[in-house]
This record gives sequence, C-alpha cells and structure tokens, in this order.
Amino acid sequence: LQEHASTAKSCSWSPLLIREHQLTCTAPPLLPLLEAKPRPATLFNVGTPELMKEYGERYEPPKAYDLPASWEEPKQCFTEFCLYSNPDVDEGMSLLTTNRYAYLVATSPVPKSAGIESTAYRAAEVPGKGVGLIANRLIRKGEIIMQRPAALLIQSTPHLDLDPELREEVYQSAIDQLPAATKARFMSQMGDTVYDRTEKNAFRIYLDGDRKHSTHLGLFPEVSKINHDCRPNLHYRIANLTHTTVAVRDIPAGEELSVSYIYGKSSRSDRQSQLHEWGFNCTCSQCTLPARESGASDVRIRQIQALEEEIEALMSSSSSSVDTSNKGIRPEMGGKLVELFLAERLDAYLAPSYTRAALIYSMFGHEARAREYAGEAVGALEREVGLQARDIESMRRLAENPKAHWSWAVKVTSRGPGGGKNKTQGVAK
Ligand SMILES: C[S@@+](CC[C@H](N)C(=O)[O-])C[C@H]1O[C@@H](n2cnc3c(N)ncnc32)[C@H](O)[C@@H]1O
Repeated sequence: LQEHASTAKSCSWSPLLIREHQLTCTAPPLLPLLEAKPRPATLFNVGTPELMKEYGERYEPPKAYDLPASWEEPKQCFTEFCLYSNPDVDEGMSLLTTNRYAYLVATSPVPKSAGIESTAYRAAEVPGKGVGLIANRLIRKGEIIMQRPAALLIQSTPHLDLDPELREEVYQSAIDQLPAATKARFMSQMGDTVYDRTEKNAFRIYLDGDRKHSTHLGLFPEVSKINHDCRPNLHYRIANLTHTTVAVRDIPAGEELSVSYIYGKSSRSDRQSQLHEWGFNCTCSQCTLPARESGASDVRIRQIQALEEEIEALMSSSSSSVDTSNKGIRPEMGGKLVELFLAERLDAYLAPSYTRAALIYSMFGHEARAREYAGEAVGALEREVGLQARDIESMRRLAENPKAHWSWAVKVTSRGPGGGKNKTQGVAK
C-alpha cells in the first residue's frame, strides 16, 4: 500500500475531475471519463459489489484497518466514507475517504513542509488573475519553493455525488478539524463556499495506481496562491502526498511565480480551451502575445510535436537490434529539439528533450555534445522528477564518461564521425 502511495499519480487542478477524458497533464495515461457509465442516483453507494463490477474493478468487502493512535477516531461516517483527522501530521491533515484509504494515508511516510524562506515571496493582487505570489528576491533555478503535504484529501465519489447541502456541511467539518492557521489558509483560497474552494484549488491524486475508486482531491492551500502561466517559471510534482514546486529558471525579484495548470506544449487555442474548463480566460505571458508572435509560437509547437514523433518512431524502429546504419536519425535532431523547447520557454519540461539529445549525440559518437546535454539532463531531471528520477544515474554516467556508456557510438558507421571505425557495438540493456 505504501508503495502505491509513493508512486501515486497526480494531475492538475481539480475542476477537470469530472471531465477526465479532456485532461492533458504531465501524469501518465489518463483514465476514461469517471462518469462515462450511468450511476444510480443514490448517494454513497460506490463500493457496492454491483457498482465496482460495472466499473470493471475488483470489489473488496469493507475491512477494518486500525489507524495509528495519532489519528483521531472518525468523527462522521456516511456509508463507507468517514472523516479522519490528525492535527499533528505536519500542519494538520483531514481526510474524507474510506477506511482503507485512510489507513493507506495514515501509514504512509509524509515529508515535512520545507522550501525556501517564506519571506522570499509575497502574496499580492495581480491584474486579471486575483491574488498571486511575487518573488521578493532573486530565486535561483533549482531552488525548492515549497514542499507541502496535503492539508485535506477527499475521495472523488463523495465530491461528485454528495447532495450539495450535506457536502458543504461535511467539508466544513473536515476543515474544522484542522489547526486554526491551516484552516485560515484553506479559507483564504479563491472560492465562495468550502466546496467551491475545493473545486477551484484541488489537485487530483490517485492513491492506488490507476484505480478509479482511488481518485482523491488533494488540497495544498499555500500552493493554491500560485497562478497559471503557459510558460511557467516553476515546475510542480506530487509524490508521497506532498506537493513540491521547483524554480525552472532564475526568477528576478518582482516577477510573479507561476505553474502550468495544463501541459503547455500545445497551441494557443488548445491551451485556451483547456483553461476555459477551469472557468477563466488565461491572461498569461504567452496567451497575451501579439498575433504574430503567437502564430510563430504555434508553428514551433507543431515543429516540436513532429520532431518528437519522428525521433520516437526512428528510435523504436532501430533500438532492438545491433544497428550500424543511421536509419534516418540525424545527430542534430536532439539539439534541434532542445533549441525549440528553449525558444518556446518550456523550461518546465526540458528533461525528456535533454535526455533524448544526450543519447542521440552519444549514439553518433559526439563526445562534447553528449556530455553537455547529459549534464543538462541531470539538472532537469532533478528539478522535474526529483533526485529519485530513474534516468539520473544513467545521464550522470554519460556526462562523466560517454565512451563507457551503453549508447556510445552505436550508430557510428564507416561514414560516421568515428572516422571509419565501422562500429558494430550493440545496445547494452
Ligand atoms: C488556484 S487559484 C490561484 C490563486 C488565485 N488567483 C487567488 O486569488 O487565490 C486559480 C484561479 O486563479 C485565477 N487565475 C490563475 N491563473 C490565471 C491566469 N493565467 N489568467 C487568469 N486568471 C488566472 C483564476 O481565477 C483561477 O480559477
């Protein structure tokens, strides 16, 4: 169970919870629409054998999991959902979920709040966006702005199904269990009611792999002050029920901190229509570009998409066997991809491009470029995935000694930069 929690997937802000099929985010493949199948009108009956069968999920009869003693006994229950709370988990945590998921959360390691000093940024009104966070000092690329555990987790079924009046009451009880300062932060989020605040500010989290029933809304009230920009200066990730924001470029004092609520690698009209789902017209730096620049940006986005597809197709068609021909991959493809990402200011999503570029240059025996891009890949992976990123070690080794890396010169031919070495080395696994 703990493993599931630590690998829990996450998506962007929650309003799209009910429209999952339209979501594009940095998380792995999306689930089909939660509401695609008709639901009985009765509340709180998800979890019955019949409904789980309809969802194609295994029914597990309710089981009593004893939560650690630090967790208070559930205050209110509605069929299988109860309100659990623990004021001592970091700055307090409340859950509206099943006994099983409450146990999963209560027994998972949750990192403590961390990040740069809170005086490094301030909350202020930003024209057209409500409140936002503004840098008070130069924030360096790679600095962790905030690492915050969830203050509130709500299983998606009661969120979607509960009668509005009862739901407001239940949510109010959930935040009443939180310490006063955390409750005040929750209430300072954008929204008119407690439900509305949840709807406008939550992140979607899967506590148990891709199981639909495991979808929860995670509330991180401090993080919720960060507005959206299609070309954000922060990257965010959620792991171990904790939200982490990292600077992806140097941010001068006075600049607004931003994350992207969507995956920004799409055309302006696509981005705008995705953001309409959140109920606002995006007024970010990229969406307000003059038509000419915006058109040029859309062209670059199409070039990126085409190049990524081409590289992917060529790599997968030639990676399975010993390959001494170029099969269409050209060394400059990797560099071009990175160049386009940088021109588009997509600094929050550089890791895959740097990694691809480093590998391609290494495959063609370009030592200096392989080192350079692998070094950049290490930094980008740390920022975007964290120190536990799977590819970091491989990129580190490539940056240190390309010639000892499995990818080295596997594509050098008699005509290639190996100068007639006619390399026939295979791809080591
Ligand atoms: C998670 S909240 C961000 C903090 C919010 N501005 C506040 O005052 O608490 C998301 C809301 O902020 C506003 N917002 C965020 N980014 C925006 C943008 N790029 N353009 C316009 N409005 C934005 C929208 O109203 C959106 O629903």
